[in-house]
Amino acid sequence: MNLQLALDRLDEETCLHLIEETYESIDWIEVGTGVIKEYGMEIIRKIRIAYPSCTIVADMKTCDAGRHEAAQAFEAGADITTVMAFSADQTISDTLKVARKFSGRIMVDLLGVQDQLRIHELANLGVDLVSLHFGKDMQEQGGFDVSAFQLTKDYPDLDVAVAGGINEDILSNILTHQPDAVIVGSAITKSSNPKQTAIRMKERMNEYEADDSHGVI
Ligand SMILES: O=C([C@H](O)CO)[C@H](O)[C@H](O)COP(=O)(O)O
Repeated sequence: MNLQLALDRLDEETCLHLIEETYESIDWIEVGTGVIKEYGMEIIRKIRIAYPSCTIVADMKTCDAGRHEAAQAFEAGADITTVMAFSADQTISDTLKVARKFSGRIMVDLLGVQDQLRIHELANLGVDLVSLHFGKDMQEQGGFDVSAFQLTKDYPDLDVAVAGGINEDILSNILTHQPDAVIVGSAITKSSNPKQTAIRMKERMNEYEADDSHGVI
């Protein structure tokens, strides 16, 4: 199970500082959409040079011109780039093709998806990684609802990441659904001690995985 640190609404210096602080606890570094809009592909290149062996997720949130945007992210050094689930099937297929060329992966962001039919279609297109995403603005009306896992439960071959206001209080609840990646932004980046928060969250994930009393779901 991977802990993905989402770097959102931060300046470059803070992003680099937070990576340095949390590097030993996080598995995947997400360069957030707003950060990419601010600094472009350059910040992905910088992180790649500074951390040659880390997994970088470019949260491009691509919804059109998929071939071009996926290539931009991979050429800059990303290992994974995100594409919105509502994109045309052609966009999804094009990005998957580019990902194969770069030996990268596409994470399809399920923001707004409520119908399992779309999951079925995505799986048929060859998607193997999705994110259940409770959006930042939606968080003003409530917290992440674990019933979201219903959407992907019939697709055991899909790797599932989960995002949206995940913090230490709800982590245990999230873990019972055994996601492949837990995406955490503000709970770490806005913490008074990001390093310790990341350490505690990763420890909880490791403990959950090491405890084999819960079966595979
Ligand atoms: O994708 C995200 C959001 O849409 C802002 O771009 C965040 O990375 C994701 O929601 C995780 O951040 P937190 O909700 O702050 O944990």
